[in-house]
Amino acid sequence: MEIDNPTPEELQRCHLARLPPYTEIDFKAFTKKSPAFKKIWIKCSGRLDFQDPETLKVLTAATLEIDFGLKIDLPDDRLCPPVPNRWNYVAWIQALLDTTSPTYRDEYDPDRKVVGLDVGTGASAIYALLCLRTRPNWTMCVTDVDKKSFDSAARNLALNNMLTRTKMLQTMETNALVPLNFLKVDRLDFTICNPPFFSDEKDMRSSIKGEGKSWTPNSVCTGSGTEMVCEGGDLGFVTRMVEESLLLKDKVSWYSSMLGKMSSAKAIVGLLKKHGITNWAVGCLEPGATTKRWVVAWSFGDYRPRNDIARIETIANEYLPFPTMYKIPLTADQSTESVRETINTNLSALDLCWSWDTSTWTGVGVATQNVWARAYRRKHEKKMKEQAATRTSKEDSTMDEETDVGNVTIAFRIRILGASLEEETESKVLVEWLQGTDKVLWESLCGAIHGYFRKR
Ligand SMILES: C[S@@+](CC[C@H](N)C(=O)[O-])C[C@H]1O[C@@H](n2cnc3c(N)ncnc32)[C@H](O)[C@@H]1O
Repeated sequence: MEIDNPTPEELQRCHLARLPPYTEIDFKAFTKKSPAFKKIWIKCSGRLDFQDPETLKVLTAATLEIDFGLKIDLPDDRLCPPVPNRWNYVAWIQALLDTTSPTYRDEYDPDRKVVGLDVGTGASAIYALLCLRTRPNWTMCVTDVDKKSFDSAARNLALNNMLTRTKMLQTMETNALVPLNFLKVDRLDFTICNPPFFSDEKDMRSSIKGEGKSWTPNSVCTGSGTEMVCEGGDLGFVTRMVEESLLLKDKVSWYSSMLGKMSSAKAIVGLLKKHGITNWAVGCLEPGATTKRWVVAWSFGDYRPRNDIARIETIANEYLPFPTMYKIPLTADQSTESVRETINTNLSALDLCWSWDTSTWTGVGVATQNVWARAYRRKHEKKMKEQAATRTSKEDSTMDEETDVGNVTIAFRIRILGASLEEETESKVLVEWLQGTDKVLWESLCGAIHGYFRKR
């Protein structure tokens, strides 16, 4: 069979779907790719004036064009979104979804259809543009209360041929923030939102001037009152979203929002915990030297996000969800081959669905209950022996060996790291929690797997 080489478009698509978050922007490289940016760069002798609205506009347009192939046209009196901050939020959401997929994949699945909602899309429709451009199988819903922003968002989506993949709704302050009925959608995979941060105009003006801070904000804010102010500020807005989510529950797989301050992120996590929500994720957006922002996402489902997505180190443990990763260090005398053998022998003997991928040194297990408990194992071994004794035909044997995993109580992945020569890491076993609600069961599983490697 002849395999076609990928076209430049296919390569570009593949590259965009896996773009990492920004750590910095190489402005010098931009001057070679954008004449408009080069003009500004020369004018300011290489010291960009982030307090100048025109500079911000040109920088945003150049970043979108160069890094994403997107066009943008913004009114002067509406927010000009800094791309690194917005992209890092989108990249975080993508990782959250990629690591909580029903297929237990830990990476982008180009065939997965995803529907998102951008609450308060703004004049740029920035989140919708970035999501749709980088993930061809995604579609978006977008809302806004402000007519001028809404019309401008429509223009920007049209400019990038994305209107057919977007459902737009101009909404009202009094309407729901996640208006599934008005949007005429049954469910969503995620919501994304940069809420108005301030509770009144005075608060907004003093924050923009940097009053009460030991530093001045690094960029000018071109946002209007409607964009930046709402009752209760970001905390009030996201509290409303949490309250709505208590009614909508798993009609949305992941609710999320950006928050301006760590204290607001902590307050939202406190609220989630108060309502008994145990599946959440906290991230920090800090692309380069820009203002730090926080992101919180929560779910009523039982797919567990990868540990590095759900937990950041810069916030106290009480605000973080339960760890979803457990590391088992290996000693020098434990070869990765023998470790693989130990894992496969022990897990294949249990009454669970276990599959091992030789090429990636990774296995996935799915169980309906605590099948590693001693009492369960004894019962299972006895049953297996009885079945083997009465087995009469080959068909019987095939049926007996299948494990029914209709009700998934826990799913997990085991990875042996340091097994291949390319990996410059010490050998260790990583156990990851993929699905389930019972953290005691998860801890018990980690203990059982660790036990396979303890010297007796
Ligand atoms: C801070 S701006 C964010 C704009 C854009 N998403 C961005 O990140 O640059 C907040 C947006 O939310 C909109 N908004 C305010 N209240 C809203 C509500 N109740 N429902 C939908 N959008 C709302 C504002 O009009 C504004 O466009």
